[in-house]
Amino acid sequence: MFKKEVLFKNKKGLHIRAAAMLVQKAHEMQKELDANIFVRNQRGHEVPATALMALYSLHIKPGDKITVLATGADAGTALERFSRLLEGDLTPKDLDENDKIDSILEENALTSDVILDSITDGLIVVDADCTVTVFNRAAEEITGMSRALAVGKNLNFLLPGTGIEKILAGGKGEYERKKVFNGRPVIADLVPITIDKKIIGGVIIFQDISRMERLLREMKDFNEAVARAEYLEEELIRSKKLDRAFDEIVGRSGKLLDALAVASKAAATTSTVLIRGESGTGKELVARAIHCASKRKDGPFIRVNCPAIPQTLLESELFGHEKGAFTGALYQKIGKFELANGGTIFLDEIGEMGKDMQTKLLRVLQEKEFERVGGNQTIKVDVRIIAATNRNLEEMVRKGEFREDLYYRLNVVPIFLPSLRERKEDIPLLAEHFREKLSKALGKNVTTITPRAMKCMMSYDWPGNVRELENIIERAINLTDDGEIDVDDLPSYISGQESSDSGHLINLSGDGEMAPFEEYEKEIIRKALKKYKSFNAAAKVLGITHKTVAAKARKYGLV
Ligand SMILES: Nc1ncnc2c1ncn2[C@@H]1O[C@H](COP(=O)(O)OP(=O)(O)OP(=O)(O)O)[C@@H](O)[C@H]1O
Repeated sequence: MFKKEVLFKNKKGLHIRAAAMLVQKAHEMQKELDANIFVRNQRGHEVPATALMALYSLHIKPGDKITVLATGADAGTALERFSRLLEGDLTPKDLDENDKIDSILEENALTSDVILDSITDGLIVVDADCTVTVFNRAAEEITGMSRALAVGKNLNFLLPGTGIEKILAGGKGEYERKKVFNGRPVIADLVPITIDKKIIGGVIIFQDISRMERLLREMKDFNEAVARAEYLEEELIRSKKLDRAFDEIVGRSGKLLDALAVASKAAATTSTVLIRGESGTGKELVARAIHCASKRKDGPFIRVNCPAIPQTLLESELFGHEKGAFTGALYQKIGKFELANGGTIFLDEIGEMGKDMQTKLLRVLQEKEFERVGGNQTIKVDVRIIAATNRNLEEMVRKGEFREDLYYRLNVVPIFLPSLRERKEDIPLLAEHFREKLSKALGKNVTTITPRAMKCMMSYDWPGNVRELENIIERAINLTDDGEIDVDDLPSYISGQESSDSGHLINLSGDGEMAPFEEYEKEIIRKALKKYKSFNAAAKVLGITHKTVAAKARKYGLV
């Protein structure tokens, strides 16, 4: 490495044309002498002699001592020649030299334009007066303004709100500031350009963030949608977390859990509930659970089985009567509504209630008050009403058999309990539940239900629903003597096996043991309907009215 100190004499300092001339000469010498030349200013900044902007930015002034350095094959000659050049007046000798300087400058300008335009960030350069000197292609795209329009204009008029004037005045840069340029959101760095601590201009480098903002907005929408979905899922799980009062209700099928979720929610309110479902699906069980899960749990739960009470007595049963209100009314009687005060009244099989009573019930629902039969004192009660039916109330309303206004008053929270054949997956759970519960209650140690027996139960349709299943398990526990329930312990219509005494009604249980009366009754009605096809024909043979046949058939879920 060769090194030499020279005195820079050019009166105008190292201006851009002088620098271009040095660059052009350095190129020639390097080529000819196979060397590399460098220039170092007084402050120790060293740059290649062929880099125009770098050389220019050394800001060499007249009288500055500068160092020339050279390496390569003929570094000594290169050093000597270049040093002499620097000490000279740096003016072009002829037109040819002038042309070469021009082309260096043009080439350099073109190169910087190409570089600036290939940057994807917007770039605006202003001078100390805030006049735009550079406006690259990305700046054109982001601001929607053309370079031709921008260059030479004051940036504060062109793009108000950039904040560049503060930078020009204060000299401190600002970084990653969110701004709006001509309606477009951008993130901008504002940097002053200083030479010898003097601000000679400023640069704004900025990126369009409208796409990012849109993505963020979409993300936010998406996140909100996810949050909403999570919330709903949580709600669903929460709603399926039932009060302990529902523990007694066995079953995991979706349909049952959905019904219980509604019931559980209804328990938290005082709304009237209407439980729908075939006979034996657990309507009373659910009504009790709603009561027990409600704030009224310490109050009474009063059940009224509407069809079991003759219609003539139902009014006094519900509302009570005064002494002497009718023949046989020897004492004052408190009705079920009064008894249920502060608690819940469960009106089972409401579809069987006569129209007169429906009207009276409607008044209680509307006004929460009534009079005892034969009395004139108005009694106010605070009673929550839960009604249940296995009848098609809508059809009854259409036929004029059930008051429409009462229907709407009752149907505030409808709960539909599925039949057992709609939730067959619950049969094993229920069967095991009843085996355990009933064998304990009956003092028998029945520990298993054989897979064969379970299979038979799974294939049966259970018209009498859970109640029928419960009865069948009870019966089987009574029949078995080896601690397990097998197909032989099931009735033949479930096991598919003809019992040895088939044809003899009394031997339903197959071993001469008697069964509960209702089972005989159900079997008789089932057989009669199967054989005679109509209520009338069956009733004639059985010697009872067709109404009774119809009522029993409904009771046992045979229609
Ligand atoms: N999911 C269940 N889990 C456990 N036991 C049940 C279930 N469903 C019903 N039961 C039992 O089945 C029997 C019949 O239930 P419940 O009396 O509540 O039915 P229901 O629908 O009110 O019948 P009906 O319409 O004939 O009055 C009861 O012994 C009840 O305990």
